Amino acid sequence: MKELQHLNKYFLKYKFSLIFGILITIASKIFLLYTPRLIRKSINVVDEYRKGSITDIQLVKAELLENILYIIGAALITGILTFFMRQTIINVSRYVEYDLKNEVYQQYQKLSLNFYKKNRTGDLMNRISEDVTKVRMYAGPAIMYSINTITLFIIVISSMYSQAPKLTLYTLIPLPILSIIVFNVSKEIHKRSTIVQQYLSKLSTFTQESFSGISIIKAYGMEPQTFNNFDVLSTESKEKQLHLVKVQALFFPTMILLIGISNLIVIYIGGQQYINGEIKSLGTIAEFIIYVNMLTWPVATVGWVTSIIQQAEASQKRINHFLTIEPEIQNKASEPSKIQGNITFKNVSFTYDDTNIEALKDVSFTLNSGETLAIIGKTGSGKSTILDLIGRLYDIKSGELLIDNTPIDQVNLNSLRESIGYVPQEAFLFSDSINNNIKFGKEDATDEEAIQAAKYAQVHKNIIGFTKGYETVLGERGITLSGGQKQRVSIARAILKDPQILLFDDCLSAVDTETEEKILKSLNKLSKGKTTIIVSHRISSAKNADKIIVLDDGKIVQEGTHDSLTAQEGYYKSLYLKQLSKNT
Ligand SMILES: Nc1ncnc2c1ncn2[C@@H]1O[C@H](COP(=O)(O)OP(=O)(O)OP(=O)(O)O)[C@@H](O)[C@H]1O
Repeated sequence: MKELQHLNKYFLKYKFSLIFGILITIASKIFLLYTPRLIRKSINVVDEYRKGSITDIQLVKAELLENILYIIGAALITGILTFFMRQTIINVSRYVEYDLKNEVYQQYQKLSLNFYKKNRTGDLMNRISEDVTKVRMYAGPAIMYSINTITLFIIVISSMYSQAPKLTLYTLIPLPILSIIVFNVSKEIHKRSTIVQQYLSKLSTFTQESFSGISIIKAYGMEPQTFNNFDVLSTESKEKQLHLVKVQALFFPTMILLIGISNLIVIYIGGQQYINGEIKSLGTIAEFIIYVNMLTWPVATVGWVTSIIQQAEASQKRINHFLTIEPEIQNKASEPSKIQGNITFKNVSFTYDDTNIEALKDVSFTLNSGETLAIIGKTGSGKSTILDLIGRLYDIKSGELLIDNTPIDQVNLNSLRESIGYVPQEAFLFSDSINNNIKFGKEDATDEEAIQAAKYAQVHKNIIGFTKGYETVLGERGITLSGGQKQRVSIARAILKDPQILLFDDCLSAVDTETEEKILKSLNKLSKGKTTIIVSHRISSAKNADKIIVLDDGKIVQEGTHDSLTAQEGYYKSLYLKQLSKNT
């Protein structure tokens, strides 16, 4: 229960609903008890009439009618109270589920990229969905059924004991056995359903991947093999399901058997006691049979609830593990910073923790606000890493990275990220309209502003060519757009944000040189006064920059302007000549 203490703050938050729910539960159980009592009284009055102690049939009828009305009344009140019991306690569990999901999601957002590399997406999803659902079962049903059982036990057993103590003891004997059986069956059900869940998630991952890669599957004619793999997986999944159903099927017969045994005990022992005169009225036996049936479900829930609590504890432990992780990237400056856009790298070296690859080695350069820097270099030379460090997706351990002459970790993180417009190498578009995708970084922008940004990014004409124009909804990962169109929508998104620092990571690679030229022209105009970094493999994207650096294996090997770099031997000049000869 240690892990579940995390939920206490939520129980405290919803204490009034919870207390109200508990009071209602107790009240509903009190009303529930009226029925067996009234049934006892009814049977007794009929028995008295049969024995001749009461001779007036009208008196019997009146008593029976009165009892029936009371039974209906008690049932109605119990029904209404049960409705409110669920409305309060189960609602509280839904609120707790909502709060916990939000808490986990917020924590996810604070965690760094390293965290996402170390944990699989499926695992992250499970904690926010399945684990939270299991915890909800503790916050709602487990608490509700526990209160239910405790209340019912106290009321019913004291009522039974006051009437026939010996019969009460005999009647209760099978109930703990029932509880133990239910506990073990629930545990087994849980074990088997976890395996079923694992297979379901394997199946969904497999199908999701094959739908995403459908064009590759078709192009390589791999449909039969893919189907075979699917068939193997789904056959295994079916077998696990059948394995689960077998033990689930045991649950109710076991319960019915044990209720039957309890009923037999009541009839047998109760009958003997009635004959011996230990029990005064026949109605008591009927009343006990109702009690036994009333107690069966709550007793069964003791086993069930124990298993729910165990599962919730395990789930909360997994959730707590994530919640207690300290985000690697901490915002140390609480006051917002005004970002001018001066960027300085001083002897920065950077090694990725997981791969141990030293992506940057002693990199130094200065970029003043309003200047444009182009970074050229072979693949894997560390170009994207420079951009990631400027966005503070990772913290550096060696050297200094200054933004407006302040160490980057002393700059307010939100201000820094708000002042950056980043266009990644692989454009990521959400399954939403093109309009909303462009407005992603500036949700309050007008449609006209979005259109203007699309015009600058040279994608407006493509968009208005779609039947639904800007309202065209993009499929999963924007599959309805071509690579070049995706890149340009992504550029429009950064332009619309109108940030102080623009970072373009090889984002014109899928665009033809003519369109590239037009986009660069617009960017030239738009980036006046803004600090811009363009990472590229093409000289055409770099040539107009104020500064150009050439990276090789994490080191700056050349530095200068287009003119100075074409005037000296080196990677830049050879790339320039190669690309020049290709274009002519
Ligand atoms: N997230 C990461 N985790 C671990 N290693 C990484 C990560 N990103 C990049 N690397 C490694 O760091 C080195 C530099 O990568 P980077 O992406 O900065 O190069 P790049 O010059 O942008 O390459 P490209 O032109 O292919 O995009 C590479 O060897 C790469 O494998």
